[in-house]
Amino acid sequence: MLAAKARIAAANLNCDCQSLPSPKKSPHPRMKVGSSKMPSKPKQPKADGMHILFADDEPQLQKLMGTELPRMGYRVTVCPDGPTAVDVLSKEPIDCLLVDLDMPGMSGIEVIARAREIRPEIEAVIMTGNPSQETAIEALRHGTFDYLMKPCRLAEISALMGRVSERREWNRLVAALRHRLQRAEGDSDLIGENQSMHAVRKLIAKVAPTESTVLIRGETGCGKELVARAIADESLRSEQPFVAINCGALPETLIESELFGHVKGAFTGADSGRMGLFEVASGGTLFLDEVGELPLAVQAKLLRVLETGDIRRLGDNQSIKVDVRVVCATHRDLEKMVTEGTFREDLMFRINTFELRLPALRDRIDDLPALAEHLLRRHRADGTSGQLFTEAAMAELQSHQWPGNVRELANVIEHASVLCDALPIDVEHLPQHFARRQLRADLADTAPMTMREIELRAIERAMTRHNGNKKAVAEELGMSLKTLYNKLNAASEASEAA
Ligand SMILES: Nc1ncnc2c1ncn2[C@@H]1O[C@H](COP(=O)(O)OP(=O)(O)OP(=O)(O)O)[C@@H](O)[C@H]1O
Repeated sequence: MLAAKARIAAANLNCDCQSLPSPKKSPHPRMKVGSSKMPSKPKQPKADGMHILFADDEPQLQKLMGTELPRMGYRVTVCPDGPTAVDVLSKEPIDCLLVDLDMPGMSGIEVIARAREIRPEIEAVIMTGNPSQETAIEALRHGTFDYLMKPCRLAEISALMGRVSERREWNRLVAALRHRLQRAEGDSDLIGENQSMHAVRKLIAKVAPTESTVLIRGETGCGKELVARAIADESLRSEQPFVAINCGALPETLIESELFGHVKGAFTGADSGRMGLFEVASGGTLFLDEVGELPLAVQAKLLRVLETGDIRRLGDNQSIKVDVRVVCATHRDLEKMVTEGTFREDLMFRINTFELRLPALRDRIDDLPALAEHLLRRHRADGTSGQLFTEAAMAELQSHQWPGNVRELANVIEHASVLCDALPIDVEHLPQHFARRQLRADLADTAPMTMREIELRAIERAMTRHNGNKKAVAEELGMSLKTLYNKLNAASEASEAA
């Protein structure tokens, strides 16, 4: 494969240097060898301003490239040998190396190897007048972008540098998308010191390095996808794609093509062929969330893929081999579904080679403070130190039943974070049903209370929430500061008299 790529590159670039158009008279002085100083009036560099280090021991080529690369819109530093190039690399942020293979003192491949230690993301192109298959393979083994045979034309160098520039743009785009994805998904830390979470972590560590299919069970929002990601991250496939699909979110007609892909014309509207997620996840992990929602026909196909490792795109009669580890999740009672005939028994046995049960949040409520703080930090730059929640707010959160589990908590925290200008988060920042719940709890107190007692309790709560700030308390309770003082005085007189 590498050799083939080298051969293609060699065939494409075997042309005559003598046919180079003689460089037009430069409108600016030539660049100094070994210097990155731009000519006095250079052409405006491209938007991405790629900085190329050109290293070759031929003085004529140094002069030529020192002039022509800036004309193509790049910044250039020209070096006469490998050691100078390495020195420049350690001082300047070079984006691309264009190096001769055979230079005295240090070969181009050695320069590339050193460059990778300094800037792993650097792109490199090797040039040589003495091509051999071995050197081509060696160059590609060092991750060079391409291989140029001397003599070659400027147009070819220009096209090649254009491709390098394009690749850099793709790399930046991928990095930006990764960043956005990470922000959307949140970090993959699995928070929780409750015993049940320790047990979950232990099981993850055991099963992750195997190739077993895993079935994660648990209520909605309790972290099944997070656990699936942890399994992928700790597996031998961690560098390969992790692809997740919610099987319940797509109509029956689409789910099959989403999973297995389709060929052009497979159904009305299939104007072109498309890869399915099994192919997209090739080499990596495919997470089938809500696997219990799969229609029976797709369940049969999934079973076939799991048993043979072959998929067939919709409308195709050719099979494609895929190497994908499947992790499934469900909040449904699959055994019951089997007895009801809505889930295949053979598929259930196939996907639960290893089963992992996640506890509901209410069953590990001692983890709530750590989870709440972790989720708050997703939204707050200022949320890293000091008190993040008042005691009253935390008590409210811990007494809730959390039917939507950690996802529900995440939503409550986001709501509170938006309403709260300065930390800590208090009860007033929680969604209204928390405040209503508190009122209901007050009214449900066993001992009967007078209106005055209820009022006094509301004042006490507000005083705690606002750390004794009477102005804020009066504002919250909708009374004047004077009325608040009167009520507080009356209360203290009453308690003294008692
Ligand atoms: N143990 C945990 N530590 C940190 N964050 C968690 C934890 N569990 C869940 N979360 C967060 O809660 C949210 C919901 O988690 P996730 O999507 O993994 O749940 P799920 O069980 O797959 O949900 P569903 O049943 O709806 O598919 C995510 O934002 C996730 O990051």
